[in-house]
Amino acid sequence: MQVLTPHVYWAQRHGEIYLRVEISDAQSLSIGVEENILHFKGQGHGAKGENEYEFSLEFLKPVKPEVKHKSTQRQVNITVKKQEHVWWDRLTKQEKKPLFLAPDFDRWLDESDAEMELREKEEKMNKINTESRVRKDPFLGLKKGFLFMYNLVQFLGYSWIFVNMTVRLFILGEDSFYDTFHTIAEVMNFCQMLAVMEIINPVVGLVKTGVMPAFIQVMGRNFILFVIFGILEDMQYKPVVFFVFYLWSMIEIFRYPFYMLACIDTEWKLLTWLRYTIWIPLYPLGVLAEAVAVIQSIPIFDETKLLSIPLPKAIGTSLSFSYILQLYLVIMFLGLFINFRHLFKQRSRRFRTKKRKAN
Ligand SMILES: CCCCCCCCCCCCC[C@@H](O)CC(=O)SCCNC(=O)CCNC(=O)[C@H](O)C(C)(C)COP(=O)(O)OP(=O)(O)OC[C@H]1O[C@@H](n2cnc3c(N)ncnc32)[C@H](O)[C@@H]1OP(=O)(O)O
Repeated sequence: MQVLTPHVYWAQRHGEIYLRVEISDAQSLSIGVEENILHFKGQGHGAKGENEYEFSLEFLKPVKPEVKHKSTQRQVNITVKKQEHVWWDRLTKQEKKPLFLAPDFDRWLDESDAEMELREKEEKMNKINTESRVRKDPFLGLKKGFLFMYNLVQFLGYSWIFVNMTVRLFILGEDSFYDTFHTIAEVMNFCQMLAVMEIINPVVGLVKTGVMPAFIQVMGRNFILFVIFGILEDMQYKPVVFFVFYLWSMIEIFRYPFYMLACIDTEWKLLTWLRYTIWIPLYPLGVLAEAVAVIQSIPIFDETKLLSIPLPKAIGTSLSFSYILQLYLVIMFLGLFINFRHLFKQRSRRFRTKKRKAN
């Protein structure tokens, strides 16, 4: 039996090559890619009647070795995946087009149309994913709405704190250090009491993150705010209050808008970068400022005996709270290590995911 060449029609997309081989009732098909060359062999009814047909094509650029093919009554459809999602100027390595090869005008798109088709496919996939997410969780809208409002309130609170402290710093200079607590504490107390929600959110599944980092963060801050500053009036006039409050607010004016955008599936690259980068200097500085506050409060707790722990008469009168504070200083730096590592992981995950999406 003569070995003949069939009519072959081709089209491309950014990621695939489509070939349509005009052989009807094809049998004994042998189709494969070796060293970037497609080899085709098969029996059937083609341009020269019932015969064995074969052809080879060396592709212009690297393709994946796996070949998908499907025979119908009238033809054999072959799909080959490109190694790189790029547009090719032609199909074959050789410049001169083989005589048996022609464009498949049923599937032919030029580069811009193919890009548009790709975008439409991606939008359709995103829509399906969003719909399936909503179908999976009918309360998703309510949860996102609640989180959005929570973040908005925190953003407004911390923005007020940051702007208020900045304006007072410019107007009063160092004098603003001494009455920061009495100017800011009400709003700070409100924001930090509300921040307890950030321990509950991961527990009830409102956000996908660890409970421990949030517990350390919120409880660590509230210990400083409500115990060290809140109970000791002598601490409320110290400049360390200014530095602690300012360092806390500097991250929150970026973190909460970042979360607000996340609630509406939106992202601003600069805000993401700020949210996952400025904590690097701010976190150690914040813990350092808090440690200074704890150390400054120790002699006051010794003197006032506030929160001292009464001891049985046999042992002595009472255990000064300053011993607890000395232990707390160690816990603070453990908490700093845990949360620093957690935030570093979050940062790497976020920027690694973005890099993967960009490729
Ligand atoms: C008396 C008891 C004492 C207990 C021990 C105390 C030890 C004390 C140790 C030190 C205390 C803390 C000191 C602290 O005050 C120092 C400072 O704050 S200094 C200023 C700088 N600070 C910071 O930068 C920290 C800011 N805070 C945080 O980043 C978070 O609180 C933290 C828990 C540390 C990390 O947040 P999270 O784990 O949530 O990571 P992500 O932000 O990446 O979020 C993960 C995903 O969840 C989504 N998410 C989270 N929250 C929300 C929200 N409110 N709304 C919507 N979405 C949210 C987020 O979008 C991420 O989603 P995805 O994974 O899809 O990207």
